[in-house]
Amino acid sequence: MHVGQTGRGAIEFVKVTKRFGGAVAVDALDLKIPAGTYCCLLGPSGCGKTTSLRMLAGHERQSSGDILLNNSEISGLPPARRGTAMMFQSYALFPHLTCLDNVAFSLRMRGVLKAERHAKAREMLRLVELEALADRLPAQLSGGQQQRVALARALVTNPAALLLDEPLSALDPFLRGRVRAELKRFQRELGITFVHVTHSQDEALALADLVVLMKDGRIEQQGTPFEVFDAPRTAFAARFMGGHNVIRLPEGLIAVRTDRTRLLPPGAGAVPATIRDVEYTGTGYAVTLIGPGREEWTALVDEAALRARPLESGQAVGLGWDREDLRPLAED
Ligand SMILES: Nc1ncnc2c1ncn2[C@@H]1O[C@H](COP(=O)(O)OP(=O)(O)OP(=O)(O)O)[C@@H](O)[C@H]1O
Repeated sequence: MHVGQTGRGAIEFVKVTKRFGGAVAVDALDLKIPAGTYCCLLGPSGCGKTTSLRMLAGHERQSSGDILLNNSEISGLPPARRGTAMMFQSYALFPHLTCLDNVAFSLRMRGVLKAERHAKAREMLRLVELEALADRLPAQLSGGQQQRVALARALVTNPAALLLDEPLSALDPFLRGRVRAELKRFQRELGITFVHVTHSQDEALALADLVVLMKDGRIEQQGTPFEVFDAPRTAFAARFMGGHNVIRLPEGLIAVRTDRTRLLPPGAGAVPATIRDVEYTGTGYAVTLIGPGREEWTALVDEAALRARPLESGQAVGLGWDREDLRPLAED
């Protein structure tokens, strides 16, 4: 038993493997997600994050291993009896049903009486601040509103864990930011576990309490957003999380954050480079650099520094950093 959990929805994958024919999609996954955690499964296309989520939801059966929710093995249960609810990439609302009936749908399937399921659905619409639009059809809602109805529909069964598969990818950038903030707020208010699959590191950094970075069906690195971003363990993690330069030094491979990479006079610093471009970013400048082995690096430079020492493409520089900003990497 786990002790001292206050939120709901503790999840555990114990040596979970999924094979499709001869191919291994998820490879002996061991993962503990504490109750009440916002967890993002992050990684490139094909790394196994959706398959992991689908196994948790019960839409896919693992080849071996155990999946536990609140310390109970759930692998034998159908999706509707697991205590999980899934929200899909497309909102997939029923077009001919009102918002209220969309939200109440799964309760109808479970035989809940009309008065009770409508009362519960209204409560969920209140949570997502759409009570006033209860009688509208999905086509009469904006994309962001449809997304909130989909969320209310997933939450109406009172799940211990909400599973979200790329929930923001269909939204335009403005809405994406807004819905993202709402997801975080709902998760905090409900105190349940959210498991959110994304290939966007920004999304994971903004939302997660626990970032799980996957590669080839395995966990490459996990931790708080700060831990995973600030101290990548491998070149893959450094490159995927972004914001780092991966540099080979005689003593080994290292990462250093682009905002901690200093441009020094030629001959100074640890490695030589040539400036390729200087781009204005609004808050400063992004200087792209080419290393002696054609490596591409970036240094973020603020306006004052650029004014003090103008930089131009073609210019030779040295790259330096403070010792505490250097992150040694394990070889991939
Ligand atoms: N039903 C299936 N049959 C055969 N292979 C599958 C099936 N589903 C997934 N795979 C394979 O398993 C691997 C992991 O797929 P998965 O969908 O979990 O990756 P993902 O990280 O979610 O990728 P994406 O971001 O593209 O959705 C991939 O190589 C994929 O081709």
